[in-house]
Amino acid sequence: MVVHCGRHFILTLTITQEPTEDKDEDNESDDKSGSESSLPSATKPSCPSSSVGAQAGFTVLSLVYSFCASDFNPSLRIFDIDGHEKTMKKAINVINKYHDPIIEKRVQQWRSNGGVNGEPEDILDVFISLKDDEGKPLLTIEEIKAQSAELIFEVVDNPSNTVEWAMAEMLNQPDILQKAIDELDRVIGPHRLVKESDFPNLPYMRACAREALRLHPISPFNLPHVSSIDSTVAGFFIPKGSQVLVSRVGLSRNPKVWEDPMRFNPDRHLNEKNVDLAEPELRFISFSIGRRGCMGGQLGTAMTYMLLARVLHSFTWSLPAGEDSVNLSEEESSLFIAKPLHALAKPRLAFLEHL
Ligand code: HEM
Repeated sequence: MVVHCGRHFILTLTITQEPTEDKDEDNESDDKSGSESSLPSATKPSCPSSSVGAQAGFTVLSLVYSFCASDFNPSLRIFDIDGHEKTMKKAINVINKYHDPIIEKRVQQWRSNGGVNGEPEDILDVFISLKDDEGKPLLTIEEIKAQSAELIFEVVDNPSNTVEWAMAEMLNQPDILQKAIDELDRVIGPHRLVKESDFPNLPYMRACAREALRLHPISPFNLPHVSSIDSTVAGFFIPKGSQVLVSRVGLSRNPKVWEDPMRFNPDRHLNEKNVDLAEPELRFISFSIGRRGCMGGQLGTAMTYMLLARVLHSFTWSLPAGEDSVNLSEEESSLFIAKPLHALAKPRLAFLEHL
């Protein structure tokens, strides 16, 4: 069974000891993909179950983080030299095709009830029901659509990328893997699954997640920002209106800040006051800070911890036959792991065996 999470296959769960063959599933996905062939193949996740809409989302994400000449010289934009604008518009149209009817139907439901549709049950209800000071809808339907799409782009990849890298690094360092499993066994035991309330008691698991996020951020740079006033940072003058790109790897792999920075070493975080994914001192960028910082830090942290803790606690992990280590190379054009992680998982909690 192949479990997809984010952009890559993250786990090959082999319930028997034999590795499963995912070739057929890959083919199946190609068959199902239909119109996705219009998207650049380099941006397609190798995922059997991903929909055309999800693939368009990954296209958008890859372009957000990629180098684009007109970001640096806006007068070039009309030429669309790298073709990004065209590809982006195409991908956004695909996404809108899936999202718009859902959003429009929900707005219609709220409006047909005179603006009252009971208690908001999800984030879409919240967007629709927000009111300004005069009691009118705060967001237009176009703004709701944009907010909904942005939320999906922001959420989709960070936790899975972090956990995929954490697992890859830990499989290459069995002592670390074992230490995390020992902690989980000590705190949770064999008779139940990890719960959110366990996180405070799992500092080593949290340190593993934090270390993966430090060493393997999802993108080399933070999202572009524009300086709203003249400012001076570390002696460098940044005029108002400059586009500012902060290097995530420049911070997180800086040998002046991190000893032996390229080594995956969760222990380095155990002396922190609180081992967490958030990094308010910006020694690396996890959620960034300030007005444009991530609004989903707590949820993203919980998603990451839960995913990592449960895969570690619920399964015994090993490498596929014939492999003695995970290839930790990054993709040439991004920081994703170049060869999606495949590992074998054998259920280890007896009470789950009937599932
Ligand atoms: C481990 C998980 C996550 C990580 C590492 C992460 C990281 C980030 C980073 C680095 C930024 C850019 C901040 C900046 O531009 O300075 C960001 C922005 C954002 N994130 Fe997250 N994020 C995660 C999960 C989430 C979740 C779960 C949500 C929503 C529920 C979310 C919603 C957003 C939004 C809406 C923005 C844009 C904020 C803005 O531009 O004003 N993120 N995130």
